[in-house]
Amino acid sequence: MAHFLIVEARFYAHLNDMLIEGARAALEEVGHSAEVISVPGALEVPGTIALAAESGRFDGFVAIGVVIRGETYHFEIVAGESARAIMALTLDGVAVGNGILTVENEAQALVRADPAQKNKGGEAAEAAMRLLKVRETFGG
Ligand SMILES: Nc1c(NC[C@H](O)[C@H](O)[C@H](O)CO)[nH]c(=O)[nH]c1=O
Ligand SMILES: CC(=O)[C@@H](O)COP(=O)(O)O
Repeated sequence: MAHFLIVEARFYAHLNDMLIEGARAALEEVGHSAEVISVPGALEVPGTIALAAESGRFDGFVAIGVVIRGETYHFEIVAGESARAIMALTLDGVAVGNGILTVENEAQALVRADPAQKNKGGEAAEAAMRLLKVRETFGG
């Protein structure tokens, strides 16, 4: 069974807790194990995954966080750059599922974070597990 690292940007704690619950449940349902590390914001998530991947301790990763649009261009930077860097890790063969929500308001985030509704944490964990299988299929 595989060992995953859930890397969470602890910017909106109550929403993250739901996303992590969904991710953990999806991983543990099939017998995988997971640990969680917290970083301040979404911009810190990809670098943390890159360092953890180098350690060789983890088979896959789930990126968790919530980015809610504010008044300035900062939203585009945080949402776009975190996704871009996570995609770069994926292209390097790291099995990462992106569960960082990028939303207009908290109501949108709640529906997506709730494991009983859109369950985006669980969805990201499923993506990470699938990428791990793909890597096992093709090597790397
Ligand atoms: N505004 C949000 C942030 N911003 C913080 C950055 O991610 C970063 O921690 C800071 O710029 C220091 O490098 N992060 C989120 O996860 N969500 C937001 O809505
Ligand atoms: C990610 C954001 O846009 C937000 O948290 C920052 O808000 P603001 O643009 O109002 O500073």
